[in-house]
Amino acid sequence: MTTPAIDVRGLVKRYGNRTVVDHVDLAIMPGRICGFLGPNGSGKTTTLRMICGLLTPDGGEGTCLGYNIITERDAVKAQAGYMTQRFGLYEDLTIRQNLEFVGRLYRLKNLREVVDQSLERLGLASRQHQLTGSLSGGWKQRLALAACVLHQPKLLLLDEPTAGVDPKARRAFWDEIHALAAQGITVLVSTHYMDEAERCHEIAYIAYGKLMARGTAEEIIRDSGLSALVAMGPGADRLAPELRDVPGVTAAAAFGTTLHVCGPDRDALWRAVEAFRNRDLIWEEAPPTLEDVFIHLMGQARDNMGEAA
Ligand SMILES: Nc1ncnc2c1ncn2[C@@H]1O[C@H](COP(=O)(O)OP(=O)(O)OP(=O)(O)O)[C@@H](O)[C@H]1O
Repeated sequence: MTTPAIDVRGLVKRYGNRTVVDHVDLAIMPGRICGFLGPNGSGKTTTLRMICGLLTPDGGEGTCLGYNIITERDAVKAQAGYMTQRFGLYEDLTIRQNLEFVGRLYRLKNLREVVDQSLERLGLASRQHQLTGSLSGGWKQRLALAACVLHQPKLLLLDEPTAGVDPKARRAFWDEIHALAAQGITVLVSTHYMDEAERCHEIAYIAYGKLMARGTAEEIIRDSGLSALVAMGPGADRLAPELRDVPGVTAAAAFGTTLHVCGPDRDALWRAVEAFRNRDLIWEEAPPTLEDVFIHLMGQARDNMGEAA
């Protein structure tokens, strides 16, 4: 049987009396792309940093690429690529100089050749002497990814790599991630974008430090047990604020001119919208979206926190 590329159990990180990562288990098989989702401040970056050996956990154990994440951190760091949330390359160096700089940090042999190949793959060979700061946001992120894979890591940990990048550039970035995974590289990538979550082989959802859901997008939707209704008709999209506070509704949001409402109990959901059905609207059942499920899970995590307090 193949060994997981990441296999951690019970990871804990505390800052003062706050537990920001709370007994997180995560196993990812080689070559898989796992999306890491969750609200701001839920512990994604902290978890990524513990997995790649940059941060010592306060509890838990496990391996990354077969190395112990606590006692063999240098080996993990040498074989993993970590792309930080903020652009980490030098804006006042050229594209080539940045790649060479990273290559030297990893003491790469055949540096010139490796950088040439990377520039070719990126499609930036003709612009290699351009200052990095002059690149668009999308190109900067693709360059950062190229720098991350220069030492041929077996695992990539990417922290919101496409934040603020336009859809076309995000698509190019994701095509590259899939190409890397097809070569056997494992990817754990944090994101807030639902379309990106759907491009992952599997998803881990964390809220307030706790892992709330794990599996493929379909599995997560199915396991949520949520029901959803869609309302169509004049003014449907404007009902969201009124419906959000009705018992039985966990989320209500406008999607274009339609309204999307969901809750954990199908009958309670129909009862919740009853008062809104005498208007000129058509209500239909629909499968919940991944976003519906995440909003629901976030609410659940908050409720659990309230009970624990
Ligand atoms: N060095 C630190 N000292 C104190 N608190 C910290 C430290 N690093 C992170 N935190 C806190 O830990 C929590 C988790 O942060 P983390 O950056 O892991 O979340 P995240 O899920 O990556 O968030 P985002 O989606 O906003 O990037 C946050 O409340 C953050 O303020």
